[in-house]
Amino acid sequence: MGEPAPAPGEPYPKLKAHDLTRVFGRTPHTVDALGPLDLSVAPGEFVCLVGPSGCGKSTLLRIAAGLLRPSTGTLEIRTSLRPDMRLRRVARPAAMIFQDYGIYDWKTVRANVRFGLDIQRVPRRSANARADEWLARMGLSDFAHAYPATLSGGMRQRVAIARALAVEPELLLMDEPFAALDAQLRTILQDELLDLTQTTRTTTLFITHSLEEAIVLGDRVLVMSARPGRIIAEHHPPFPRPRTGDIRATPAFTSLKSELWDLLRKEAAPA
Ligand SMILES: Nc1ncnc2c1ncn2[C@@H]1O[C@H](COP(=O)(O)OP(=O)(O)OP(=O)(O)O)[C@@H](O)[C@H]1O
Repeated sequence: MGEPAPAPGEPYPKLKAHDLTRVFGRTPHTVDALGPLDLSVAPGEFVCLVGPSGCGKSTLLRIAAGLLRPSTGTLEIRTSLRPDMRLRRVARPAAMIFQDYGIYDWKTVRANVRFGLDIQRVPRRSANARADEWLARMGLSDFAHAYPATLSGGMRQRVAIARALAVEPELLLMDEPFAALDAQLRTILQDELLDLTQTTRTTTLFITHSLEEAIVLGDRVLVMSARPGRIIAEHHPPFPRPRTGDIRATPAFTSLKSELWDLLRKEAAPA
């Protein structure tokens, strides 16, 4: 039996998790890390996940990226392979960006951005052109031939974003990508990502500890419980798109932030 069709006018979700759980270790030393959790992300939606430390956020993202298997339940990503992509057997529905950049120090900036395209066997000339386009977009053109060690943290993270988006992923998975940056740079990159994802409409699942970041970026903010993480609340920041970082100064922003903080504080408190 196939999955039930969505209600009329509703798109099929890009990502769908059902009754998902993950347990680590072996009896009697097991850790219930996640779930049971249900989650549905619509095409083009930007969903932020916040939750206390250790509640299973990274575990969920790693399952979505195919890096980890669930213990029970399912997580499906609906791909829309284009005929030309199918020819090249593109099997890259999700691209992931980590806090520590995850870029290769021994490759030039341009080769890093081209990396996913090389794996997809995109011909060198068009891969270079696409990489250069992304480098220009991220303000990194002058550094195409530099090595990552010579870049600042913010520039390295821009390289990671360019590399992930250059493959036009079906789903972008971001695990606290700005956590290692100072507050000012973090705000700048949040605004850049806001701008980018509003243009590309890339479906994104974004983990953060920063409520401000979640409200600025998210169509939806999901709050997770303490471990094993389940979704205990869902908020739709009331800011129409396209939005800009100016929403940070509005009373609605402050009030949603304090509402979310109240929820999180209860979950983070020791039992
Ligand atoms: N490979 C593993 N083996 C054993 N336990 C693990 C493993 N990976 C994660 N865990 C445990 O699972 C739980 C959830 O971890 P996870 O990293 O998903 O949490 P998180 O919400 O991302 O945490 P943080 O916000 O601190 O980054 C934690 O208790 C962690 O210790």
